[in-house]
Amino acid sequence: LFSPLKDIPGPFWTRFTSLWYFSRVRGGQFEHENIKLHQQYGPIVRIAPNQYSISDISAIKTVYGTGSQFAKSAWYDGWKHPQQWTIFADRDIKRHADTRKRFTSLYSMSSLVHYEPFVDRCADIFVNRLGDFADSKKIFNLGHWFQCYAFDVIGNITFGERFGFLDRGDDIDGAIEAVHKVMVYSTLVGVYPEWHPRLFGLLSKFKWSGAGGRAYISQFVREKIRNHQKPDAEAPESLRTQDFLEKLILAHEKNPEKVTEYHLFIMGQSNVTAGSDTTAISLSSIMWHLLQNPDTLSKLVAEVDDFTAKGNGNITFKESQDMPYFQAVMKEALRMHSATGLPMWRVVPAGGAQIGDRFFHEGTIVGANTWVAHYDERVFPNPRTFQPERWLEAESEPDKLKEMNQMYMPFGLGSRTCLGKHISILEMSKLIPRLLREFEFTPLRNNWTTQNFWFVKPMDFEVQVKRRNTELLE
Ligand code: HEM
Repeated sequence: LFSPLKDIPGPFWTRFTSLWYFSRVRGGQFEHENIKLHQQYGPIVRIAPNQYSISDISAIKTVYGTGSQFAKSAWYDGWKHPQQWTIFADRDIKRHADTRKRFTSLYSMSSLVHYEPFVDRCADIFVNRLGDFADSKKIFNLGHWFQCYAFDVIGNITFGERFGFLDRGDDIDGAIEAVHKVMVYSTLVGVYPEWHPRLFGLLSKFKWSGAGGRAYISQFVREKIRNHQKPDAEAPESLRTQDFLEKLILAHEKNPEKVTEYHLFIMGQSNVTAGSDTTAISLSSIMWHLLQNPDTLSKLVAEVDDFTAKGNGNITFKESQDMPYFQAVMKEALRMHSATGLPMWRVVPAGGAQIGDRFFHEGTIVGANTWVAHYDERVFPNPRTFQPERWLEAESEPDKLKEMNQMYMPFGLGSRTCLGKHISILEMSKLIPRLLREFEFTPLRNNWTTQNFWFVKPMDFEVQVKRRNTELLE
């Protein structure tokens, strides 16, 4: 009530309590509410006492830009075991930078060639499964199958073996459900982080709870590490590529103090929780927007067919970089529906900070929501229209493109930007052209239901699929 920031607007109850934010997040639609709040109240909105959602380019640059000293807020504590730390949730800027340095090369562009055969294998199985659905004319949830694909690719890249979701089509051992429960628990408990240690201790004993889901995933990752097999020396070259764990085990054997056993564990765990649903959601977003926009779909199919006609067969990652329309479609789909949908909360560092035209004292919590940035009409006119062309047209206007890129943040920003970005782009680039080349999809509805517990998950992306007549292309 006596804060120098008391004139910053926001819903009435946010002056007194975090309950308002808690109940809105619990509703599972906060990305839309957050956009509306900024439309109603302007570029800075109070969300809870001492907590503000921001939306301006300059404010975003101050908080997340290079060299920023804004650490992640206590909301992220809910994303880890109370006595442990992980790369995603680490609030210690120095330790985080140190951990990240050790692992960057595993996720780099140049490492992608090692992972491409793993992705190809999973794409083969995925295409076979869709072939079965085409033959049986079965209606199926494409979002669920993208989850199976993304989990299996991550299993393959990280541990050298698929989890087997694509083979079975169901949630083996409840791992997908466990990740979902972790999302709900962590998202909500993070609003009251001081409750986390007490609740976690109690709830982790129950498999049905989010804390139990985390305990389950930890156990799962530990087992994978314990049972990890070295790649078969007799196997064909393409299948002998080193997975993540293999690379880390070698680094650990070489220098056990630099790459500890705990590092092996957190990287395994981060890949499973941060890398599966996010990629599946983004794949759904691309297909959903294509199916809702037949003209765009036809244009992209023409580009894919053109590549196929040139005799390129399955498009390689490198080739996909030369498909400008496909690149623009991916970019626009991730703008329209980003995988994460809550503000990425940070703490104002010692001494306070000037953000936009306001001074925020040390300890204030501020954050930008990707969805708010991506639906800012000053930067993205007609933000609700799926328009890949906006990215291509902006190429002739460098200032405009620069501004769009500054507001584009599906993979986060700055020092905490997504480590797995290249891997996920690899997964999407390999699968989407293949699907469009081989199948025609009919969606069952033109509105889908989503649920936002940090990840904005589509719940009912049901489709029917038909094999395309590709004879003319051969
Ligand atoms: C399209 C797919 C993906 C999207 C949209 C996405 C999005 C994000 C975002 C927004 C963040 C930053 C969150 C924040 O600041 O709070 C992040 C961080 C992270 N992501 Fe991703 N991600 C994707 C795929 C992946 C994959 C495939 C992996 C692993 C193989 C991965 C691993 C990570 C890790 C480890 C972090 C934490 C980085 C750090 O704090 O230094 N992500 N991701």
